[in-house]
Amino acid sequence: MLMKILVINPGSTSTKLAVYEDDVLVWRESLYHSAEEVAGFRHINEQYDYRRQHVHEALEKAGIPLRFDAVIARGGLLKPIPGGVYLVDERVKQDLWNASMEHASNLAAWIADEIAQQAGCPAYIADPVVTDELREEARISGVPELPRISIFHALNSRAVSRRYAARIGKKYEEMNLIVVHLGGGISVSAHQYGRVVDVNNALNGEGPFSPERAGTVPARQLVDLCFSGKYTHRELCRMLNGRGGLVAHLGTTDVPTIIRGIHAGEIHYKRVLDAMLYTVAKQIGAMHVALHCATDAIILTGGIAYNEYCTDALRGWVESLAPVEIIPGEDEMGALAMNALGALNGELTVQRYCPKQDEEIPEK
Ligand SMILES: Nc1ncnc2c1ncn2[C@@H]1O[C@H](COP(=O)(O)OP(=O)(O)OP(=O)(O)O)[C@@H](O)[C@H]1O
Ligand SMILES: CCCC(=O)O
Repeated sequence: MLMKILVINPGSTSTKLAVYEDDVLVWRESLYHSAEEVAGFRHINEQYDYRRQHVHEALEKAGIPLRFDAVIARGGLLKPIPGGVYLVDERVKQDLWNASMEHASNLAAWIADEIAQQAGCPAYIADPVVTDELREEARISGVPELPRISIFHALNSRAVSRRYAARIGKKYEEMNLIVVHLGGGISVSAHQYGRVVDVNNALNGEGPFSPERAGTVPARQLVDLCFSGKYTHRELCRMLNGRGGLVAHLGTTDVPTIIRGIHAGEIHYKRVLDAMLYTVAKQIGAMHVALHCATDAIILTGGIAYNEYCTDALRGWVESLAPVEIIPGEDEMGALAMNALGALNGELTVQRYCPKQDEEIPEK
């Protein structure tokens, strides 16, 4: 019998929905939430009822009854945990509700759980952005109070790795891969035999700069800026995430627009885009070392990987390290569905959320 799986993926401006029967996509819908519509909400949690109702309405309109074998949602900003499939339980929901960072994906498990309860099936999340499999050496920074944190495009990075491994007749768990997710944020992850042993924190001030994020910046100058009195805490955070990177230099996050500018002779556009790609290439070099310089392939993925100017530039910097493979775009919905299917047919272990941080801090 075919397994029916509902996939829910809320982003800042949309909620993506899909229904799969086994591995076949049978329905897909993106619900857009305009800036005006969400402007009245002061905190992402306030959008729960609004988003939930939109999901129910879309399913009803499409004539899809609430009968599923599983509901799977994008994992939000939980505490650090290893990758894989997790059952949505009260602990997951509470940590998402109380997450220190706001992100639309924090609502996903809540909506999934509500629908799963009505459907009488399990709700899962898989490979959340907080997936943390760092090797011990990678956790320690030069300031003891500032340990490194793993936040990256875990879902798509792992999915494209598995896809690439299958294509060449190997197992993901037998390979050393560097995955470069080139989206609004950029993460460069080192996958050593199936474990992501190092990666830049792609959400908060580490690694390459990206269309909307600052990446690593000169630390001392940042401290001076913080105390200059010119900016509020919120403004400085936005400088790192949201208003940093390409948009800070060029006023746009849109790479095709920048490429058109370069073709039209805009020297500054070229200087900034080339600089961004240079920071990506340097991060690839660092991850090559994290894999003991034994990288089997470097995979370029995400929206920017559609663009030849960018992929050619990266090839130019790093192709002597390992073969460069291009798998543009992302398929988070398909990756989530495959995780749910694997959980249902027993190929993947369903884990319970039990962050290491909680084990280390005994409850009073
Ligand atoms: N065909 C294309 N050619 C070049 N760049 C593109 C193309 N399509 C999208 N992009 C660029 O890709 C970036 C967005 O990528 P993507 O859609 O993978 O990211 P996102 O989902 O918005 O963010 P993230 O991946 O960080 O979660 C933008 O900078 C966009 O301009
Ligand atoms: C790095 C986490 C995913 C995102 O870019 O929002």
